[in-house]
Amino acid sequence: MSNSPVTQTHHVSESDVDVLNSLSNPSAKVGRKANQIGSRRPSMDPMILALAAAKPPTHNHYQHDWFGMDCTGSKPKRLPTNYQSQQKPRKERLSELKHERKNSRSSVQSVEKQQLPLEVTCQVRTRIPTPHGEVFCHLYTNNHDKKEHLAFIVDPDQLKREHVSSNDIRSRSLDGVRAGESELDRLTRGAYVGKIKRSVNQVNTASTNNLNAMPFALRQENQDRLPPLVRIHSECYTGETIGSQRCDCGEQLDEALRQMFVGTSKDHFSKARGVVVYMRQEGRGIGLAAKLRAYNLQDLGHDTVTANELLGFGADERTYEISASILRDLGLGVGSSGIRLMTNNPDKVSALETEGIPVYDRVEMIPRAWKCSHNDGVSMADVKAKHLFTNPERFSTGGEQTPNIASNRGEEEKDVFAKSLSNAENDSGDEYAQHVLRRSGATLIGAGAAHGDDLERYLRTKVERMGHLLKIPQQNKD
Ligand SMILES: Nc1nc2c(ncn2[C@@H]2O[C@H](COP(=O)(O)OP(=O)(O)OP(=O)(O)O)[C@@H](O)[C@H]2O)c(=O)[nH]1
Repeated sequence: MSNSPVTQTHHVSESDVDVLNSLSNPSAKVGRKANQIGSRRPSMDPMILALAAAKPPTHNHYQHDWFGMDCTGSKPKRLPTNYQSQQKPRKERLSELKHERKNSRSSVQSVEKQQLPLEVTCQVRTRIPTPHGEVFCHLYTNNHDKKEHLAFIVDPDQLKREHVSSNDIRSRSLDGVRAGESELDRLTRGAYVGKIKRSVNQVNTASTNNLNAMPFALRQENQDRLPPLVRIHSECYTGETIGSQRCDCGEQLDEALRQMFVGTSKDHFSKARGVVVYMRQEGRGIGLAAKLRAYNLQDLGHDTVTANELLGFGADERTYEISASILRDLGLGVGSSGIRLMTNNPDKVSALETEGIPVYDRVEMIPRAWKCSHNDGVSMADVKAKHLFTNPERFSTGGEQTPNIASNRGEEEKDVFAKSLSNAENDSGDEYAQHVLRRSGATLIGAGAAHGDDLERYLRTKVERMGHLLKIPQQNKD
């Protein structure tokens, strides 16, 4: 092409046209005039040639060595095409990405932490009847993430008392009196003792003149109860809305509440209390969209850990500072008798201990489907507890707060309990297990067991790759 300076490029010389024509239309005659440019339908587009000649970086990541010719001999020889990826191997890129994300997250977190010490505040509390009994739902805000985390408190004794006992699980930040608020404000945000009755006067809402953090008269009581059961539960939209059987989340939430009401030991009534801290950490902290992508990778044959890693995340991205602060706000931190943590996940235990929550004991969460396939089946204590649980009159604490799920269950199910009981002490509870816990497809609150191939794979991966402290039943091993 012409070597004319840029300012003169409007001038097209005949030789330019000849070169262009010979590239774009080899059959065109050489020697046309400058204004007789030939057909512009080339067998080889000069733009592509120009692109190729430009060498990398081109529009994709391969280096196209179009002009690899060996001209040393008499006849020029084309060199073997040399495709060389300019990209690092996928594994390296993902690990760099992961590293970058971690750094940026921890730097954001450390800046936040430096500026603002974590503070959680219970904004509102209300009573929610569930199939297992009445719980107090607490909504928390905090100054580290923009999420509303929840705490469900099972403490039936509180519902019938008009004073606060030192054993009660109550939120300090909720009970504290806020400047300028009225009695009605306190009532509507749930800062009352006992249970709201139709007549507002019957409810104790502390005096607004008293600005102490815990304005209610506190009665010291015997501390001879076991520490409360606590479950740190992570949000799982799919498990908790439609009963997804890719995971055991719906079932675990239900089982945690069930055990908190029923207790696990024989004299369970006085021990029925606990807290489910419901953390908005969908997908083990990677969010819903990424979890759904991970499910597609799982359908391609990857397990739950590898699927997360292929997306550039760790197997588990959760942290537990906020959960620990919520527990402290509920009086379960240092100085308390501690908690009995319901989990199979050793990371949860150590994370809470690092945060200063005394973990008195770990209570394992055996998947219901596995419970049924254990040789020892469901214990008789469980069957009895469930039976008592469905028979309100057997509750020594009286009627009002008694869970009454009998009305939600069919007659058939009640017969199963009756039969299980009539088979007396040597009954392993198999019937209960078969009829109630193995009811397929039901994972929502008050329902039965979840089982299926996807769930089985998920559970096994948690044990085999995430170090969960569970025993895979013999018959479920390959
Ligand atoms: N990334 C990812 N998250 C999942 C998957 N299946 C379930 N989850 C999420 O895992 C979280 C539930 O974990 P947890 O119930 O706290 O269970 P855990 O930490 O595994 O241990 P446990 O306390 O023993 O139950 C929820 O946020 C679910 O959305 C999955 O396949 N991939």
